[in-house]
Amino acid sequence: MTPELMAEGARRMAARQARAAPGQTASGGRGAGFAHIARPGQVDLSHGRILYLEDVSVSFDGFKAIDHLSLDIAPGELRCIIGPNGAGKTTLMDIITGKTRPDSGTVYFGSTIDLLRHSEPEIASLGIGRKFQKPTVFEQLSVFENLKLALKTHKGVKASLFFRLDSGQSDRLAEILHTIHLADSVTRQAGKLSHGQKQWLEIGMLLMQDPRLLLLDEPVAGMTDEETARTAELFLSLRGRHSLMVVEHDMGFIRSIAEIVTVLCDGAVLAQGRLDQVQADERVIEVYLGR
Ligand SMILES: Nc1ncnc2c1ncn2[C@@H]1O[C@H](COP(=O)(O)OP(=O)(O)OP(=O)(O)O)[C@@H](O)[C@H]1O
Repeated sequence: MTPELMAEGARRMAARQARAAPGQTASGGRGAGFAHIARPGQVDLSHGRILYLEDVSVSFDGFKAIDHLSLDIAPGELRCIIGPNGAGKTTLMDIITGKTRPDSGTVYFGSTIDLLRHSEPEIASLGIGRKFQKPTVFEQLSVFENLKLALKTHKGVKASLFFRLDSGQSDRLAEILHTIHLADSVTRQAGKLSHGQKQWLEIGMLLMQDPRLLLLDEPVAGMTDEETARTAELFLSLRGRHSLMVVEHDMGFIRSIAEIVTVLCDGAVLAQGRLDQVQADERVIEVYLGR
């Protein structure tokens, strides 16, 4: 980040914090921690943002899929992103994860990591995990084996399956099994799980890598009502330790987890705020929620 950009970001942040309620950023997340010195490889949260996009645009064959989009997310925040088909929600996630390079704009992870300088695998190892809509677990392997494989061991698949977990790794795996509601299914073959359980297992695999930020694309599509309710519980339990960005069309689900909701339309932020605020916004009703 250039000194000018840093100074401008800090100035805007201070102004926003002065306006926001104590302990909250304008985006509704937790306040900034000051006097924090980031170590190499550590995400610097000293400006109270884990993710920061400014004036980002990308066009595909002349069509502006993302149009001067600015957005920031606070550490530990659970942000919901909604909007009509083609609004640019997936493209936004593609930009954050390095799959798509924007034509212009700024994308930072914390205050110091310029994501536009990193490749897709580097961004994943920096601590940004992404869950696509369709579950992708190893169907032939057990729940336990899937989670074990997800550890960052730098071993091949076979070696990863047979190495012994140390006590820290075992504790972590046990904790995640509990978190994802699969503690009773440790030895079950992943292919035999229900659709919702597979989704939870994949989220568990991401959690094994302890990501700072999780991007979740339509996580409850195809789930039963009960699975959807348990997924809401799961996400609420993850916020705080992780930051989450959830793209979803299921408004019942959004209602059960929403803190701050961002409405995207035509590649830009149309509205942002508490769910009741955006639901009452005439522009949002017009383009997305209907009358
Ligand atoms: N690689 C691409 N090439 C051309 N056009 C693209 C590409 N990726 C996205 N688009 C277009 O950009 C726009 C935004 O697409 P995007 O998939 O991000 O929307 P979305 O909000 O995720 O929609 P949905 O809710 O249907 O998933 C769409 O009009 C889409 O057709």
